[in-house]
Amino acid sequence: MTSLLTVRNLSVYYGAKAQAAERVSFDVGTGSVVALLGANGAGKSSIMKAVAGLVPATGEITFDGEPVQSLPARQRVQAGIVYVPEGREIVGNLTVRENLVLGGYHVPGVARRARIDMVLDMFPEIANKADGPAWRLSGGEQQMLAIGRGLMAGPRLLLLDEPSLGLAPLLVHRVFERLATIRRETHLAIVLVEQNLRMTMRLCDEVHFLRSGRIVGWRRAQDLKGEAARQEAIDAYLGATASH
Ligand SMILES: Nc1ncnc2c1ncn2[C@@H]1O[C@H](COP(=O)(O)OP(=O)(O)OP(=O)(O)O)[C@@H](O)[C@H]1O
Repeated sequence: MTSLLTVRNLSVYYGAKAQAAERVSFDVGTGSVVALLGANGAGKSSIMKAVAGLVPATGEITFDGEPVQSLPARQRVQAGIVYVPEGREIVGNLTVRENLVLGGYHVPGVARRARIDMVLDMFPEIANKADGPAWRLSGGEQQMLAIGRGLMAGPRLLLLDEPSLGLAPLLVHRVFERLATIRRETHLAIVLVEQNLRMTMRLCDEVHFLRSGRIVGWRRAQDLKGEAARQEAIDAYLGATASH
């Protein structure tokens, strides 16, 4: 499989001292789903934000064969790297449709309308609320809108930060079901940050385990199918207190 994203020796700093990620390297193949798994504060969001160009970082980031580490975030979006933040961050006072327009602001009108239709087809839960204010959506629907807004930019790589955060189990299930459909239908590559290992396993091809800003282990998802194998990996890489 060809590599769409190559990250080499990525370090993320907040100020001179706080190092949120240290010499992290990983690849994401075209159409593949790679999960970053780790406890709170392990550096998962920082790595995704650094790939999206949203926080200062050193190291090499290559996307589709081109170095992107010197590009500002806006140009990375145009290249096809789209970050969907943790906590959803939709604009409550705008309608669902207007939130989608925001995600595709740089897309010409006709293509943008076609994409809105595509997103609403993909997420029927929000389609019949498209012209109402986004604050009326449930948590799971807001998450769907956030993912839909990310899709509006026409990404080739979606950086998804904890899509299950704050959702009841049934909604987590629905959001992951939709992600599986998107994956099947669009061949989009995804980097997924999650603490919910069981759901992550249903979607991803491989998992990188993170601890204190470093990648400490890597497994193929197919080798983590059984509960015992998952537990063994968690104990080995994340310590017994990690969530699964
Ligand atoms: N804007 C910031 N300024 C300073 N330090 C930060 C900032 N954002 C994150 N950090 C620190 O960087 C480290 C990694 O944080 P990060 O949010 O990347 O971890 P995470 O694995 O995504 O955690 P969580 O699962 O809780 O979201 C933490 O020590 C955190 O306190």
